[in-house]
Amino acid sequence: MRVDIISIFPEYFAPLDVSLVGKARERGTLDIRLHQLRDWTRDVHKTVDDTPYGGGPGMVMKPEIWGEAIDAVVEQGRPEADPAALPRMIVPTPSGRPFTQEVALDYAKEPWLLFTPARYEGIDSRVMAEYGSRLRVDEVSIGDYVLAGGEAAVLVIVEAVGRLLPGVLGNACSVADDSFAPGAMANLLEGPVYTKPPVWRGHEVPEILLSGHHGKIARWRRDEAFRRTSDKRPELLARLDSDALDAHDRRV
Ligand SMILES: Nc1cc(-c2ccc3cc[nH]c3c2)n[nH]1
Repeated sequence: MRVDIISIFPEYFAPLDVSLVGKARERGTLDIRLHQLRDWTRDVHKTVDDTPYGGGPGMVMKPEIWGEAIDAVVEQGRPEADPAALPRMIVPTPSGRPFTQEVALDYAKEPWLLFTPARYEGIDSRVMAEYGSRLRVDEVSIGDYVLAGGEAAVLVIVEAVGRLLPGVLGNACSVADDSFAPGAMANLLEGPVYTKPPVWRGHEVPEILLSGHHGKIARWRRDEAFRRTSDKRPELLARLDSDALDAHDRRV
């Protein structure tokens, strides 16, 4: 997967050099390219923002700069094998559609993602209009709170998507067991996890996990996931299909 990120703070993405995403880059599973938006400015101050039409607080990011940057990055990034290829453009914003595990799975199928994290009060809306007619443009929110810019959201999205790519997670089962992953544990929060020692400061590991009885262990884990989901995120249980609910109810 090719990932292009255009930002006025490319140094914000240093964390993408470490851990799972960093290793995926070393292996070539992820090809992440960072671009400094100011490289497309033409004034001595490298200005990327201006006052908002209609007044109001803050500044808005200029459309011309973004337009030249996106055009250049799309042109540079086109694979020789497929000159018509275009990226899926992802714009983090508090007003976007929620970024969920389902959206992460959808993005993980894409060969090319282009992230355009904004700062200030956002990007002139004509940029989304311009590219919405040429690319698939997704405005996404990573949560109902307001950040100072889109870069942290890009880090979240790239990690959530990157870990889904083939070979990135050491144990392929981990993705299948994710909270919100399709399948038996779909839409359930992870249950508690334990490792050695069997007793730590008087806290014992649940006996069932030491039993070696895999069927009972799987059942215990699912029941714990149900209990935790019911306690912390009861609204998620409404998403469960009736089979899953019946299967749980039959046991309790
Ligand atoms: N989910 C979420 C996204 C954002 C966000 C995204 C871009 C910008 C640009 C300036 N402030 C921003 C905030 N906040 N919260």
